[in-house]
Amino acid sequence: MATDDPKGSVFSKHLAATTLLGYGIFGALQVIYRLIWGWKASSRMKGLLKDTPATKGAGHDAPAGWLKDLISNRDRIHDWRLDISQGQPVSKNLGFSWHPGMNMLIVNDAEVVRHILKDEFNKYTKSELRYDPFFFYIQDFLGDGIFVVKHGVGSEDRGQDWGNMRKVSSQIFSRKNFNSLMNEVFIEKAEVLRRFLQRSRDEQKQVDLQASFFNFTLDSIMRIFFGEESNTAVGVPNVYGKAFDTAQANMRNHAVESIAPYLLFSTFLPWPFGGQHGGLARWLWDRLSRKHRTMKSACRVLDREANRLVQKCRDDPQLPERRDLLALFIQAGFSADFVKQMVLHLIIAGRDTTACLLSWTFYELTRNQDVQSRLHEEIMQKLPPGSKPDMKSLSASEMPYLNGVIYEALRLWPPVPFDVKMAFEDDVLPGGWKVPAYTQVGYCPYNMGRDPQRYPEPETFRPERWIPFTTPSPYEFPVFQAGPRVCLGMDMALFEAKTATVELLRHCRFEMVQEQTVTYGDKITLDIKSNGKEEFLVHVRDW
Ligand code: HEM
Repeated sequence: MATDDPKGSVFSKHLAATTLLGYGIFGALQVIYRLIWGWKASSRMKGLLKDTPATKGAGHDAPAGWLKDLISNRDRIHDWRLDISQGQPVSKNLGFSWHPGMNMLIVNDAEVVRHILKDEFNKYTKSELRYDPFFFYIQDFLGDGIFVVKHGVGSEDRGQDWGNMRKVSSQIFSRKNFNSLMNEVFIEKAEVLRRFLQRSRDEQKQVDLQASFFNFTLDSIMRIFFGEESNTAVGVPNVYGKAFDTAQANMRNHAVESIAPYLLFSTFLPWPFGGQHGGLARWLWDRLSRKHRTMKSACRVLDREANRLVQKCRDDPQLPERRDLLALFIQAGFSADFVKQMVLHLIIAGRDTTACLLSWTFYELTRNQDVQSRLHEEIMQKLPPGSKPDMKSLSASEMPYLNGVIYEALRLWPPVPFDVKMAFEDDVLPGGWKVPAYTQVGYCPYNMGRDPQRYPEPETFRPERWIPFTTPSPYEFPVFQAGPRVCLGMDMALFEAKTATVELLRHCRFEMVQEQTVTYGDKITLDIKSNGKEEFLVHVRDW
């Protein structure tokens, strides 16, 4: 029987209209509030930053000017940043006025680097997610862990979590047995890579040396961290490694595409459709993105694989004798979730960075054949084929030229060329530059390594600059960051890069394949792009 209740239907329509109107007013008030708050915050910010010079370039005192410039320089982003900020200890790029996290200071000065990384360490930390769309996706990929966790006034626990993670990881890094495992693994994996390269030489095939180094660092890290055999250097696919690469690449591409939508959702859409973190609109945006879905499905593979490896390790009757990182964490009683996350963070921190260092080192060796020959001589004298390198025999005092080559590659091609912190309180930098809370402050190892005052003829690759060797101040040379959060894997990375360089060069000589236009990619880590592709092609020759 049909119910015909005109009063009820009028009432429902009235209710719906009132709800809609109420929500419309609520939404409009939210957006107005955000714009007023944003305008006030931005006026305050602009006032505090009025004496700080803008980056050098026409129209750079407003976002449209430098953004236009940035877009036309996106293929040479680090050189662009160098051009527009060189000679200025601190420069500003003011972003969209309503969004505090879009304002950035670019730092090229050692004293200022020391200030943000050490003296006022507690004020500067990883970005606030709601103000940094890119960092939001890094966390989406990695979850919490040492690489993304905040410290200082920006963190709810004042950095306790970070402190604990750091303590645990550094104990593991300093263990004697772990160091000896590294030695064994790097030598073995470098030999595998060298044999692979020799086969290419015999078959007169060109090789993508950068891909080889990414495989070498993955294979090494899989054994050191998981105790798991991986042989990507000779073409055997590795499930964890493949999922890791897929997740990382898709995260980055999706994050870049999401910056503008995020700003719109978080500003102009009312809760729950927008607002902080982009609300439902962002949720939908992510679900509709093929890149985001691919990233999430790769993350599930990573999780499944990590669960398998953790279980395998727990069930291993040899567990008490094992020395890989996973086994050391499990022996120490850490939970499976903690261990899985920690290992993932250590891989992201340590794998690509070292592969980039090796790629640029060999890029410079192929461009500077005289340097390659001189390094070969030192290697043949000190560590001829058959001898085993170790920490001591690879040290700067034993092999000064090798050390000079590696430091020169780090200077010109720092694997992390630009690193950003967010200020969580107002501050004043040395030199009197003001920093309003929530400004991004980025220091530039790429720029600092090319400062002609510090390194005459900075573009020239000259290992002799580092002989005799004095460890550079980490504030002047912040390639591994500096202060309490300095890179934990610096010794491991230098040792790994030196071991591989020695093993390859004592058997092979390298020549760049001609007609390559080499530049760098746009990842967080500085990899090589050749003719628009992420690769570096070489011929392997005999000496
Ligand atoms: C040439 C190679 C490397 C370079 C240039 C490098 C550089 C850096 C930089 C710049 C940071 C600071 C990142 C940030 O907080 O924004 C960092 C942090 C870190 N690195 Fe490295 N790294 C290298 C290799 C490694 C290796 C092999 C490991 C070992 C797994 C490692 C482990 C870490 C860890 C755990 C952190 C976080 C420290 C913390 O936040 O307390 N790194 N590294």
